[in-house]
Amino acid sequence: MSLVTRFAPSPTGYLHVGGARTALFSWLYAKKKGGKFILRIEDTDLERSTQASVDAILEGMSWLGLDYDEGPYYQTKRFDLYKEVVAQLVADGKAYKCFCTIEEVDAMREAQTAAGEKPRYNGMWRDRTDHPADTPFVIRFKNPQSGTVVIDDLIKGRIEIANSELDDLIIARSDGTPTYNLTVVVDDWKMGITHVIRGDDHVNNTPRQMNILAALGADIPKYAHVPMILGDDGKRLSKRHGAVGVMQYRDNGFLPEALLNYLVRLGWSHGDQEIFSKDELVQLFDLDSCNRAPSAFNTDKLIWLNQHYMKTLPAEQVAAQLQWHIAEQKLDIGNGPALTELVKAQAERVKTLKEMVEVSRYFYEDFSQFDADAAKKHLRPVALEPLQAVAAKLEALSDWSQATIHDAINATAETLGVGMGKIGMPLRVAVTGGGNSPALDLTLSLIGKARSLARLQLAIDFVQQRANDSE
Ligand SMILES: Nc1ncnc2c1ncn2[C@@H]1O[C@H](COP(=O)(O)OP(=O)(O)OP(=O)(O)O)[C@@H](O)[C@H]1O
Repeated sequence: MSLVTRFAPSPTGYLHVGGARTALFSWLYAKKKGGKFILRIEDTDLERSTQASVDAILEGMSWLGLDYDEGPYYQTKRFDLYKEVVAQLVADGKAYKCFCTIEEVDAMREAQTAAGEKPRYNGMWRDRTDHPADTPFVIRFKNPQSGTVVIDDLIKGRIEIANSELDDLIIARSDGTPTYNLTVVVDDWKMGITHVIRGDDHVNNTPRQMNILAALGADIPKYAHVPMILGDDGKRLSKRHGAVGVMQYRDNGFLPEALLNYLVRLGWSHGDQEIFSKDELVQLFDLDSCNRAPSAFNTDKLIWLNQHYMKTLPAEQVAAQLQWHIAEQKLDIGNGPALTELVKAQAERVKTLKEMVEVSRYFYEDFSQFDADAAKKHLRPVALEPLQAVAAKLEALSDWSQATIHDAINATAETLGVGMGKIGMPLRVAVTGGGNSPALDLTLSLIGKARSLARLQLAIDFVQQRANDSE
């Protein structure tokens, strides 16, 4: 039988990094084993589920490249199936109607707490047949009363829970709607899930779900509970608890390759290797090497990986992600170098794609003012002659290439008998407006001849004005 995994988020917010890593582990495991990865949207909490959250989850998965072989399935579209299964369990004597009122259940709990016992449903309707007419009821699963449930968890190892610890769980509410554990069980069964890889916040649900699966005569999947990703405060990241959505990382300028590599390493290792391509991960990933302890987020490491991928991925791939930031910052790329050229020029110099666009405006937009500090330092009267001389040399170039520009700048320094610094910095401030840019020959070649010369003229006028003012 082929292996089937699933990711089953509830659409009550965006896809956050905790959920994304769990999705990634399920995806990787399926790919590695040549199996199937299913996306199932657990949207039965009608009050908290929204279409916007579904869209956000799909967007996050797509941005990370976590494609699914089946789905998305929506639990709200499967209510008939759940009802059938509940009815079958009742018919088989494996579940029963419970007519307890809320007050009765509360009283039961209070008495147990007062007696120092763990509060739990005491099974009072489990074997009764004197069912009242016209009285609301819930359906409870007849949990076995003896024996133990053993989870041979693929990450956590063996976990044993005594059935005496588990009470008879409600599987359908008084309005007939199925509860969480029932829907999960029915779907895992009907979708042929062989490996349930999920966060260890679900570990308490597992014995109950295994008991229901057994009652249905279903195959019990293997379980792998992955540890949680924690926030700065040591609490698990969750939508309700300040987690950052995956798409926020896109907005902040991270590459999906960097985030994926970061997330996988946060809970899994292969020797001391840090960098993994997706293909390599599919080859190497295994549940055996997953951490058992929770992990906390470390932004510096993510930045380091982002820089690595900006520099080493094909420029076209980085440029495709850069496009979004260009649009966001409303730059017209028709007005300057191709994005692949921009990536090659700036990748070494920035931490994120967002920063890459921020420091690259001068390639696409003219400016009317120079950065005040840079101008104060470098556009001084002594810069007038070098600027005029280099402008003349550049203007004379018929071929505007990095090499010819380089030679023109060197020749100017030689003719004037000055060091490169005397020309380089004023020229940089002149053509970029500020004091930081890639190598000058590259920068000028990307800015273009006409635009470089116009900016040089602007700087010459500025310096002249300054010289006049100080006279
Ligand atoms: N901080 C986390 N670290 C690792 N996995 C997580 C984390 N939070 C959730 N998961 C896992 O992600 C999957 C989807 O979870 P779900 O959509 O319920 O997210 P959630 O953040 O737990 O939601 P909620 O905020 O409603 O509790 C589950 O397998 C869950 O165990």
